[in-house]
Amino acid sequence: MLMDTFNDKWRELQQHSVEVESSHLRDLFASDPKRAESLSLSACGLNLDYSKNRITAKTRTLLMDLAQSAQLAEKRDAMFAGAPINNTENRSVLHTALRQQDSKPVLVDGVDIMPQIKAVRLKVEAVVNQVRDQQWLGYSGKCITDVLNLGIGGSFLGPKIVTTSLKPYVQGGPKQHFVANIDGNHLHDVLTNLNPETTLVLIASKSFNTQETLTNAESTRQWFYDYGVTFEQLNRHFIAISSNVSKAVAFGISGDNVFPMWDWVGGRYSLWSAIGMPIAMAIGNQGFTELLKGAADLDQHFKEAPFEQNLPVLMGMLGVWNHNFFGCQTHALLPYSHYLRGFPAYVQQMDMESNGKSCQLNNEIVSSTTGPVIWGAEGTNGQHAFHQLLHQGTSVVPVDFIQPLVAEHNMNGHQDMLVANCFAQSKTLMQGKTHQQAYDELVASGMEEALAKVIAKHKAMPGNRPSNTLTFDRLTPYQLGTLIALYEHKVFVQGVIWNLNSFDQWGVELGKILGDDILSRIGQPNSTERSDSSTELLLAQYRDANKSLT
Ligand SMILES: O=P(O)(O)OC[C@H]1O[C@](O)(CO)[C@@H](O)[C@@H]1O
Repeated sequence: MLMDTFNDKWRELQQHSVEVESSHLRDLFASDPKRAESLSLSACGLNLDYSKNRITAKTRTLLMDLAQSAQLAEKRDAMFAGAPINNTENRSVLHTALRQQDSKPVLVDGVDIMPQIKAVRLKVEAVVNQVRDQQWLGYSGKCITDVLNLGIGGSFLGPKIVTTSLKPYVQGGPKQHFVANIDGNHLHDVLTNLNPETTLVLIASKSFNTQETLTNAESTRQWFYDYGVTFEQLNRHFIAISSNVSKAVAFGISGDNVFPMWDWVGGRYSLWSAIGMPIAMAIGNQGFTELLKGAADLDQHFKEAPFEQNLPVLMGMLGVWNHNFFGCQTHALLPYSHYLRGFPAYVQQMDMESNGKSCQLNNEIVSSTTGPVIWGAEGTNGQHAFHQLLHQGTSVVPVDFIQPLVAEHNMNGHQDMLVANCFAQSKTLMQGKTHQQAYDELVASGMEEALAKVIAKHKAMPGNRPSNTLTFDRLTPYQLGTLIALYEHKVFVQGVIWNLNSFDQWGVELGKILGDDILSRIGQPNSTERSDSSTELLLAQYRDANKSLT
């Protein structure tokens, strides 16, 4: 990082934000009829309209200068080249190699990882074909009708949201079920509707050490035993995807059924690996290949496009602009697509586990704020829930509207209305309504002037609220691949600006350790060990409630 230049650019942006603050978005649009043309771009089938951000052409230049001074290009190239940029774990970060379309060597510690990637992909394809072609038989000779996927976090969200998003492409394979939570209600409910003779279980856990996944796996194994299935027969019903192959084998899964992943793939970036097997089982190998191709094309775009025409760079830097220079603490993703309803939760993990950090790569505590809270839900449902706050609340929430343009159904009129709502929301956020406009409307409707003055205060909307609109023709496997890779690289860009290691997640560890401590105390009310008084109170309530239930 060129620290002095970076600080100079940061200060320039601070000064510039004061200038920008004085203009309202509706005036910027009124004064430049070509604003959307100059502040939008298309690549890999994605169209980004970022004109409804509080920016001018100068802002874009300054933001790109800031990115240059943070050595974004150098850091991006280092990631793609396999440098150990995950410095606290001394690991490379190479989810991009998993979708690379050619066999050009990618080296980790001097070893080309492409042959391993290819070998595992072929093995995945073979199993997927066997299951989909009904050649993989369960212990009693029946074919597989259901796949139970056990995993959590990155070993769950990717496969789950991709299969949900690509529902129109889900055909011919077994039904997919996903259970992540330790809450036994979920596993219980799912198992109740499954038949062990025809169920295949995929245990997805990079570490094979995660409480939720292992407990769900053990309970599922017991479910098979309860039906009289033997240990040897389980081989027809359990597959693991893990970098801890020996632990998966110790669990009772035959080595042949363990699909390796590698420490250079982060959990939240792992759907491109064998972790994506449920996706391939659901949409077929061809569809999974197209998903990878979409992501690979976006990788290429990220590597090659000049910053000002680079989707992830622009989205990342606009996020920095809104977050650090306008104090927007949260960022909403609003897909106007039922199939993309899980996408905000997916990006939430990817973004918040990557950039929700305070210690920088240089081991200093960061002086600016980092990772915004990512949240959101599908439109138009959100309009009848939280959009009130987006329009008139005291927090300004930048929004990414995501809109597939072509419907996957033929329900008359629905798509026009969906799209109209999406475009209207970004327009409303941008232009708002002045007190005068509200007042005039009320008086025109016959309201008495004094009352109109008061009510107009409640009806006025500030506008000037930033949003991006991302559109694309259809939500195909290819396009979804581009969309996911776009957000992955956006997160990378922001991590570079905040000088973070976006690829570790130490913040989740303490909770796991304390969870184990508390678990061990549940059955020991007489232990002399004492926790804080709140934890003791809660434990006592838990023990009491369960005593009275038994
Ligand atoms: O795949 P694993 O090792 O079971 O981990 C599951 C998830 O848990 C986390 O480590 C954090 O809780 C995530 O990063 C990861 O995706």
